[in-house]
Amino acid sequence: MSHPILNVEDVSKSYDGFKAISGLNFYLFKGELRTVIGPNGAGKSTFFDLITGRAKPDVGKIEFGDHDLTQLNEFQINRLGIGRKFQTPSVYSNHTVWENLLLSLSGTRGVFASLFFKLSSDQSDRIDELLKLIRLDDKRDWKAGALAHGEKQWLEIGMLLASDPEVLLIDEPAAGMTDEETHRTGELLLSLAGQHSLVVVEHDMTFVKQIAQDTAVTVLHQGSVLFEGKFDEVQANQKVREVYLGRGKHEP
Ligand SMILES: Nc1ncnc2c1ncn2[C@@H]1O[C@H](COP(=O)(O)OP(=O)(O)OP(=O)(O)O)[C@@H](O)[C@H]1O
Repeated sequence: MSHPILNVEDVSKSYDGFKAISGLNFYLFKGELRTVIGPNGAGKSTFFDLITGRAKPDVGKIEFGDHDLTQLNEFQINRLGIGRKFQTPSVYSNHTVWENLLLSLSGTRGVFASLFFKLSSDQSDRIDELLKLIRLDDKRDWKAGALAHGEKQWLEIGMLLASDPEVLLIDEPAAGMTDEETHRTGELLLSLAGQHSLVVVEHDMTFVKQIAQDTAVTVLHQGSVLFEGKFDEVQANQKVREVYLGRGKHEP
């Protein structure tokens, strides 16, 4: 395989003496869809915080291509092509689905200016393409606030894609979704792999099984990688089973 596009090496991060991330090594390859699982408090959110510049490591390397991400701020890292989607959808509720995508496409122009500037045919085509991809074409004129929870999540993924990031970091996309919405979300993420590189943090093991068909799953525990492998190997691994033991429905 070629060089990883994202290199995280020997990274540690403590909060008040508590090691949230501890000697973490993680490599993401171009076009890969990587799933990250781990029990509560394993360090999954902190891991995303460190990549996106929301938090800085105490030690270790985080590189994206030739860029040393530890020296850049959140805005600069986002501009380089690393987009993050938080667990809770944040869309402009009073604007339509179409307008939400337009606002994301036009970046920093500002809400008011974005809605009144003249759209190029390329931009209009891109919005149409995104609407189809997230399957909200028939709801383009709906106010985003009127969408179902799952649809809001898809809209936000569409908004993230509008800036065409190379890497997408997606936090628990299936949380709070119906089974059908969850499955459709899996299909959407699978369709993005290849063109984008994705890291998906998730708790729902049915969903993990769906998206990690042939790809690697990383298990985080106490801030470092406990195990990495195919879904079946993760499920069969004794160390992983011990960590999840007694954790009920999230058990792998
Ligand atoms: N900003 C912070 N200040 C203090 N402690 C923090 C901070 N961020 C994370 N932590 C601590 O670091 C540990 C790892 O937290 P993190 O949120 O990264 O885990 P997680 O795997 O995302 O958990 P969950 O699945 O519950 O979201 C936790 O013990 C948490 O309390």
